[in-house]
Amino acid sequence: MHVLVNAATSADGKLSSRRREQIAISGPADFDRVDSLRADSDAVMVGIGTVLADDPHLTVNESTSVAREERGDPSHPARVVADSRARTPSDARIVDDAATTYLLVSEAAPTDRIKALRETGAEVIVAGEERVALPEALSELESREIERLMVEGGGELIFSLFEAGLVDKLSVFVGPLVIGGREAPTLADGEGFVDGFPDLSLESVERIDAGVLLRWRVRP
Ligand SMILES: NC(=O)C1=CN([C@@H]2O[C@H](COP(=O)(O)OP(=O)(O)OC[C@H]3O[C@@H](n4cnc5c(N)ncnc54)[C@H](OP(=O)(O)O)[C@@H]3O)[C@@H](O)[C@H]2O)C=CC1
Ligand SMILES: Nc1nc(O)c(N)c(N[C@@H]2O[C@H](COP(=O)(O)O)[C@@H](O)[C@H]2O)n1
Repeated sequence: MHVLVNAATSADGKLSSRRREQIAISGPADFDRVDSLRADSDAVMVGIGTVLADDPHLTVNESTSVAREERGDPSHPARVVADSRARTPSDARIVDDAATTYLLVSEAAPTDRIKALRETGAEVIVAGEERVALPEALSELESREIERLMVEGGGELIFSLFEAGLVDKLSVFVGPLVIGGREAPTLADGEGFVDGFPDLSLESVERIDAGVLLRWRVRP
């Protein structure tokens, strides 16, 4: 599986404010680029923190969806949520019928929540005891023919993917604003590294909208 992490940060590296409300950091051209990345992916993944904060849909635009259908792909990529305790609300946009949704949960997820989420039509995949075991969960996705996985965030999930050595590429749009706040989410949160920092190789730098797009490859 190929894993691409794509996110937008403020100039000071924040994904959002301390209120964890969605902030449009990208401009129109960058959002178009994100649409293309989604279109070229088999699935788009977020953590439950992002679902609860943003209620994202993670679909592609109408014209992009038509292009996917013309090449024989589903209208939209599948959606994936890392959600150890099955906290995804049953009325969340991510479990509507626009696209296939995989909910990655752990063995600690309450059975009534799993049942409720299965009733939305989502497929629940159990991996890990307390928290979603990402290597195992991604292998399960791969067995469902998900080869190109795009991860949009948030910072907790992105950190864990780096920690598990599962990220191949990282693209970050850095927008023209400062958000600040020690409690505001950053690109990679979690416990943080103290050594063994993931080693990146810069592939390109491009001006987009009023910001800059950095594309990195993760060295094995
Ligand atoms: N600017 C941008 O590009 C983006 C911004 N955002 C912003 O980011 C914020 C949300 O980020 P954040 O709070 O970090 O939440 P995340 O979306 O990263 O979700 C984190 C949660 O995922 C669950 N999870 C399950 N398994 C794992 C695992 N193995 N490793 C890590 N997490 C796991 C955990 O909850 P549990 O234990 O219950 O499973 C964890 O708390 C919002 O403010 C949102 O607006 C989000 C995406 C993109
Ligand atoms: N690339 C990017 N730029 C920003 O400025 C953003 N705020 C985000 N947020 C991500 O997009 C999700 C919303 O997707 P839908 O429009 O609902 O499909 C949001 O949840 C973040 O993951 N991304």
